[in-house]
Amino acid sequence: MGVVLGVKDGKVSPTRALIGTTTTVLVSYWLYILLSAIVIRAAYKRYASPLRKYPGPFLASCSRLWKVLSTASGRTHLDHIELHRKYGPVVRIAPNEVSVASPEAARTLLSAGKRFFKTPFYGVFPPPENPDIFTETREDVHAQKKRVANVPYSMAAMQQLSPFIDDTIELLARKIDEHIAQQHKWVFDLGDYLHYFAFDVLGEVAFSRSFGFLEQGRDVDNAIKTIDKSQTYNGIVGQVPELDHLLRRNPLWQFIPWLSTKNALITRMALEEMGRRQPFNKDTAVLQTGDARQDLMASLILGHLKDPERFGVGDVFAVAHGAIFAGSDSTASTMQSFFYHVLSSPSTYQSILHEIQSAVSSGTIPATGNLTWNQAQTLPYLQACLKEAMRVRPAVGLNITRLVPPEGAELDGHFFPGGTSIAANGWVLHRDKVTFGKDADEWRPERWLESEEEARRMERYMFQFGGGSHLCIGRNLALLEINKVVPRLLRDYRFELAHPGRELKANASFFVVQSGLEVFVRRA
Ligand code: HEM
Repeated sequence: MGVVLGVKDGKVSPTRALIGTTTTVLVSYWLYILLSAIVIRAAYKRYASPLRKYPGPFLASCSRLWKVLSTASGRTHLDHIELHRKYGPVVRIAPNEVSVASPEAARTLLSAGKRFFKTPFYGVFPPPENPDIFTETREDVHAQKKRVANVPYSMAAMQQLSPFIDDTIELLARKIDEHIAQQHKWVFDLGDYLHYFAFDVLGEVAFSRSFGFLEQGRDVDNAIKTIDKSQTYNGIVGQVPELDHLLRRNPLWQFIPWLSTKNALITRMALEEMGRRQPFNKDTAVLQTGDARQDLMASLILGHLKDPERFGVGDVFAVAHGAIFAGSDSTASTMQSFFYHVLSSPSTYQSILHEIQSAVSSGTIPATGNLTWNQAQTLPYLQACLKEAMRVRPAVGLNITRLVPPEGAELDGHFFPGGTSIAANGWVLHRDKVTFGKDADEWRPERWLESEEEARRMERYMFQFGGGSHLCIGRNLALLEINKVVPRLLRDYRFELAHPGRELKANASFFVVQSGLEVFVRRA
């Protein structure tokens, strides 16, 4: 005789009755149950955490949604300034994350050897299968790769690449001259042209090839837009990195062509150059670059040939390709901020022109053609303006975030348990009044010239290039090209903002991508 499960002598067993009742309750009240679970989880995150004592937006204390929304707004750098003004030096910006405003805390956070490692945020930046120097979160692997990649980025190596930069400056000057010759009263988008310039320099430096942005005076193949879209994705999804597995790392993603960067101009060119120089050996690496100038890819191939175990073929591609992503918007944004502030302040513009004209008269800098790095260093006011631009509008707008080592750590008098994420935002750090003075919110390049000792002290708390073992690898290149192009433009042209008083449009994806730097231009 068969026994129906849970039914004995015609009676329903208590277990079965319980299952039945539970199912009925779950089905009838699933929405309430779900909402209660969310509320209980959020309350747990908010109150059970050792970070509960730190103030911040309510939403941030119980969910990462605040970070996602702030990043998606493109104004997270400004949000962080407001947050710290409202809540103080340590603000809770996610259940397990605080943002610190103190430059001293940021110095410790970024110091090499303090074992604050990169968070999974960086793992979202492509390519996940072969991380580059920026995206590699394993510190030991990162150190190995950086040892090889550092060589071609030294200032001495960069100076060798000066001819590439000089050619690109000539092209930019030709384009401005063409504009002046055609319709000098028309508005010239200096911001766009500086953007094209930064990209073309990187094409030349990395692959000995120009991307053609300056030549064509436009974003060829929407390459810049594609990069910016990809960075927007990285910035937002990086706040909840697990989501990347459902999105870009999902095999279905490749079927959404407008989201993929695989066919982007820059990636295509990098792949072509890799192909052209394979199989790798000393001759194919350097000689095929045309005039035997050793570009970045050639140096990386030579690094790979010396130590193929530690620096594989994939690393050559990842580092050369990553340089375009890391070095273009960042350098362009820095130059745009510089011109925006200089042209917005008549006294600054007058002083800088006076310095340049005096340097030409005294023969310290040439009256025509390009300047060298050393010549640009003889212009203290220009250097002060550059530092001030990187202080008030650093090119990285998102937080630089690190994990507290397992044993926990103290930062600026606060103890944080192991695994806590600590965020530092350059826009906040560079407005610290104790470090930069009561007028830290203002543009005042003179602050860098008042006392050498003070300037050295402030310099220690500048984070525009990050710090420690993750200090920007491309800073020498960026500074070299900026120091060459900026004084040349100021010497040879006179600019006037087309919309004085109008703010630049700024969208922080990882870098602060800016637009709206429109000027009237004439020859000096
Ligand atoms: C003015 C221009 C630039 C600015 C403001 C800038 C800023 C930064 C910052 C703040 C970091 C640290 C990010 C972090 O730790 O999360 C960084 C890292 C990096 N930058 Fe730059 N950068 C610039 C130009 C460049 C250029 C031209 C290149 C390459 C050609 C480059 C390549 C890199 C790489 C590979 C890293 C990762 C370094 C590491 O983690 O060891 N950057 N940059």
